[in-house]
Amino acid sequence: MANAQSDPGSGSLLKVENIIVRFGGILALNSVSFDVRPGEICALIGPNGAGKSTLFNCLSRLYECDSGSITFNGHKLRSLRRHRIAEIGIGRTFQNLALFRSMTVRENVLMGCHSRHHAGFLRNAFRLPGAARIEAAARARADDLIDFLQLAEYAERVVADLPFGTQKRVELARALASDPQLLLLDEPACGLNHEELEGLGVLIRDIRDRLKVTVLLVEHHMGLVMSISDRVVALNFGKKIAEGTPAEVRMHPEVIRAYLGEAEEKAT
Ligand SMILES: Nc1ncnc2c1ncn2[C@@H]1O[C@H](COP(=O)(O)OP(=O)(O)OP(=O)(O)O)[C@@H](O)[C@H]1O
Repeated sequence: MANAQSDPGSGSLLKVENIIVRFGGILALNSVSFDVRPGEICALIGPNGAGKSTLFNCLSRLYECDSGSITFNGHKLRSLRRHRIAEIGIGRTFQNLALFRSMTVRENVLMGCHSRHHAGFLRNAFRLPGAARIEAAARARADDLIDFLQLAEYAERVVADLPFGTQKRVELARALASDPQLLLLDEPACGLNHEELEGLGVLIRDIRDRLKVTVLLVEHHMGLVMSISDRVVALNFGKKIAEGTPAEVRMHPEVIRAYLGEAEEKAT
C-alpha cells in the first residue's frame, strides 16, 4: 500500500481553499476551506442541503467549482481530468453504491485494481508484454482486499444477490483496490443495521491504521462520526460553520443551532 505523503508546504494531504459552487441561484458552496492531514479520519457533517455531496463531487471531479482551489499531494485537482483522480491516489464510495451488479465480488474488486493503472489495463486488453505480471499483481491485491473485508465466502457470488451491508463492503474493497492515499466515504453508515454499524467503525479505523489510508467521510450518523473522527468539519447552507475535534464541534453553538433548526423543520 502507498503511504500518505504530506504536501511539504502545508502539512496537509488535501487542501480545499475558498471553493465556490453555484447551481443557478443556489450557492451550494460558499468559499469553503479546510485541510485533511495525512493519516487522519476527518468527517464532513451538516444538515440536509449543507453542501457535503457537492464538495465530495468537486473532490472527485464530478462537479466543476466556480472558483477556489483543491490541492491533493501537490496536484491541482481542478486542472485534472476525472479519470486521473484514481491514478493520483483518491478513491471514493458512493451513497448509492457504484458496483457492477451482474458481476461477481471478485470481478468488481479487480475492476477497481485496474482503475489506478490505466496503462496496465490497456496493456492487458491488448495482451502486450508485461500483461501477465500486471494481471497476477491485480489478482493478488484483490485477494488481499477480499480477505481484509471478510468477503472470501462471497467472492464468486454476483453482487446483486448479496445483502446491502455486504454490497457496501464490496464497494469499499473496490474503492481500496486502486491503492488510494485518500479514501472519500459518502455516507458509509447509510442503510446499515446496528451490528453492521459497529463493524463499520472498526473497519474505517483499520483502513486508516492497517492500510495507512487517510479517510474523509460525509456522514449523518453522529454516533459514528463522533466515535471515529480525529477532526470534524461542519457545513450549513454551503458555509463552513465549525471545525475541530468531535467534542469541540458537538458543543459549537452554530452546529447546535443548525441541527436544531433542521429538527424543528422536520417537526413542522
Ligand atoms: N446537480 C445539482 N443541481 C442543482 N442544485 C444542486 C445540485 N446538487 C446539489 N444542489 C443543491 O445544492 C445544495 C447543496 O446540496 P448537497 O447535495 O451538496 O447537500 P448535502 O449536504 O449533501 O445534503 P444531503 O445530506 O441531503 O445529501 C442544495 O441546495 C441542493 O439542492
